[in-house]
Amino acid sequence: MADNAIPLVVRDLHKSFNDNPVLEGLSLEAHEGDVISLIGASGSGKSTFLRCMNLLEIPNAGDIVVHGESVKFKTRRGEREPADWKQVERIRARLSMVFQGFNLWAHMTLIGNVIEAPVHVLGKSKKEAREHAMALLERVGLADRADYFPAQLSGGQQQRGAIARALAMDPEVMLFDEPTSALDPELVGDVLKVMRELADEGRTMVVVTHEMDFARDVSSQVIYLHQGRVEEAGKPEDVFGNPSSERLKQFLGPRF
Ligand SMILES: Nc1ncnc2c1ncn2[C@@H]1O[C@H](COP(=O)(O)OP(=O)(O)OP(=O)(O)O)[C@@H](O)[C@H]1O
Repeated sequence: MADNAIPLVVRDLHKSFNDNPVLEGLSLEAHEGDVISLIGASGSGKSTFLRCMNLLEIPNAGDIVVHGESVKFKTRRGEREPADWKQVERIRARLSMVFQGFNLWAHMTLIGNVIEAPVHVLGKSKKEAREHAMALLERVGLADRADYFPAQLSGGQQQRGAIARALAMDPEVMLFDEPTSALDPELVGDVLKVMRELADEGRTMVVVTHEMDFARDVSSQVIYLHQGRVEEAGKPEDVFGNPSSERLKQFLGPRF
């Protein structure tokens, strides 16, 4: 399939911090409607891999192609950097990210958070952005909280608000960086439910997660990372049901 028909292609990414290699040649292809879960032990490079995809970290080598548009890089004083920051802004809008720590702007109401980028990045009118935002807040179960500030919301509500904010950009791929790991256990379910619904609707998603049930039940592909490399990857029924790597078996434990 040609790259321009695929929402996200990542090829042979490498990333080091202070000469310490963290990603050593990682690739993935997220096709329309795919849910790709990245799993692995703490420090295996999952978040760094995800952050490289939308250029919150700049990979030292490798390609990122969003529906056929390749991210352009240049080298300055021996360091690789994006050649075009306007392109980076565009790519970030097409691959919107939901973070572990919610990251809503504290000085804005929930609906203010949701309309901010559609108005200022996509150039939508406030009226249109508000209508879309209200529909999205309804969808994540927060229509009655639109005028609350983040501090007045629970962690789970903030995270669902952050998902609405990411959806407001109508992204081609949604990137989730451990979206439930900062939540109290009783709040995790509501956030996972919203994510399952997005997957059922055919949203293309890449998810860094420690929620193994979610990875097993919702993913089209699971990638298990170990020390910045793919140790095992495949369909969830194979990765969970019949893992070949001893390390992965140990990681999954007796429950799988
Ligand atoms: N900005 C940074 N500067 C230096 N080292 C970093 C930086 N970000 C990540 N690292 C290192 O890169 C390695 C991979 O980190 P990363 O956060 O990608 O792992 P992870 O698999 O997402 O872990 P966790 O499940 O604990 O979030 C770790 O050893 C980490 O210390």
